[in-house]
Amino acid sequence: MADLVRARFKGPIIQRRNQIDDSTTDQRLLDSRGPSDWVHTDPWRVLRMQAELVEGFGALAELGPAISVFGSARLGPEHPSYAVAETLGRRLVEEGFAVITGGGPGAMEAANKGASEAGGVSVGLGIELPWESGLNDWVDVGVHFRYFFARKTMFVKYSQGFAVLPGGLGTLDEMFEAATLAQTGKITSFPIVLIGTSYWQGLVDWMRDTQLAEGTIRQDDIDRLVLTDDVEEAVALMVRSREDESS
Ligand SMILES: CC(C)=CCNc1ncnc2c1ncn2[C@@H]1O[C@H](COP(=O)(O)O)[C@@H](O)[C@H]1O
Repeated sequence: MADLVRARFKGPIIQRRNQIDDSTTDQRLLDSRGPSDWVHTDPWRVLRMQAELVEGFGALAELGPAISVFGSARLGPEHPSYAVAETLGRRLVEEGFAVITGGGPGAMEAANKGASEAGGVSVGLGIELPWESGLNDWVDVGVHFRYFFARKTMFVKYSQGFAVLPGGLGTLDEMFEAATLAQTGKITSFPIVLIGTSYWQGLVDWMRDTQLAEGTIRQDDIDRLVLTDDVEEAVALMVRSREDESS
């Protein structure tokens, strides 16, 4: 029989002879203050991404029916769409929806204010940006994200429809993400309502006159976008979609 060979078990791994490493994983974790550049490596980032998804799912899993409201971070209370967003937030709550926004200023703040003042669930999914902006004061359930893609997953997963007020690149990004997910069948029964016809009509006209005319999209892709100036019409569409889903 061979001489007894010293062995060390490290989790599922066995080490022998000159492969034995005499420190334990715990020891290395607790003892060392070595270089810290590993926190900037991709494997570490993957864990942080996972953590964001886990935290987001944990915070929102029991939210109940919700609508995401998007719109400009830059249009404050002096702009007419602020009041529209506030009314929309309130009316959605009155119809039994939670309201989810990006948690920032402008239209997001207005929708959160309307929802919170109406006694509903006012959610803000904030994003870390190069400038500090934090969550607006009307967010009653807030989750702060490092990664846009993790945050965007939450908007889609935990709401039953998108209401889109006038906005810039961020708003377009969110609206077209939903439109693309609907086009590719990743989400179904998911109303996308553009509120503010004078603001949005030009975009929809361009989609029809250029994209549809050139054959890069289909008529269905345009028809999925509902344009209105009427908050009640937007809310009614969300309610109808929820009823269709539950029947
Ligand atoms: C004053 C300023 C620019 C603050 C930015 N602070 C923000 N905080 C949270 N979400 C944001 C912010 N800026 C953009 N977004 C995201 O992008 C959309 C608005 O971008 P935009 O203003 O349309 O392009 C929002 O629906 C939101 O989800």
